[in-house]
Amino acid sequence: MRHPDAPAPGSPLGAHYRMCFGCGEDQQHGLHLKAWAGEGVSVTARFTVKPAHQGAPGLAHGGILTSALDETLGSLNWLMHIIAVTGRLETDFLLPVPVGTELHIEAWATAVHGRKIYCTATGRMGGPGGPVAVRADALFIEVQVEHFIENGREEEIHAAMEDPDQVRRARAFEVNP
Ligand SMILES: CCCCCCCC(=O)SCCNC(=O)CCNC(=O)[C@H](O)C(C)(C)COP(=O)(O)OP(=O)(O)OC[C@H]1O[C@@H](n2cnc3c(N)ncnc32)[C@H](O)[C@@H]1OP(=O)(O)O
Repeated sequence: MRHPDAPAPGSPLGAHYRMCFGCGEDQQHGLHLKAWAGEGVSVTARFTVKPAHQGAPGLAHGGILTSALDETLGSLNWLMHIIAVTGRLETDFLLPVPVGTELHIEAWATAVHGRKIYCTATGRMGGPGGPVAVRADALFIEVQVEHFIENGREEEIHAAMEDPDQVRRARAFEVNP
């Protein structure tokens, strides 16, 4: 269920953590993926494949494409106001994706059962109506904030918790502000 306080459809979601490999603006090695809330429990995202993301010459590394799908799927939890982590992620690679491609990703939740959130995503090349190059099915598992606090390296946990921005502090762990 979409949470009543979820951002309105069309709103940019912004980075949930500035050092996140998927969306963090201060993560120089990251994907710098941008995501927007969709209708219901759905999200759209965009990510441009850069030279640093190559696997074969001129082509995106499959793991990078999976990361972009994982990041977008993870954003669905923000719309439900649930803290969850990826338990399982299965990716189909349908087309090779050249460097320079803008990948248009759409992700949506399909079912929730207990702590398990089932979701799916597609990545299209060049535009929202472009050919599907990758798709993934995932299972996220709801966790408590302790999952991060007890397992993350202490220096990053402290830095995130000391962030004076309340929303940024909460979203670093995807906890409702
Ligand atoms: C905006 C945010 C963007 C973030 C995007 C990126 C998201 C990520 O990449 S998160 C990082 C990657 N993921 C992780 O590090 C998770 C590591 N794994 C773990 O910590 C644990 O295995 C965890 C928390 C997932 C599950 O452990 P635990 O809490 O003990 O749950 P557990 O009781 O074993 O399982 C709960 C249910 O999920 C099921 N389940 C757990 N893992 C899996 C799995 N891999 N496959 C299938 N089912 C699973 C169990 O069968 C169980 O089902 P049921 O309730 O029907 O019996």
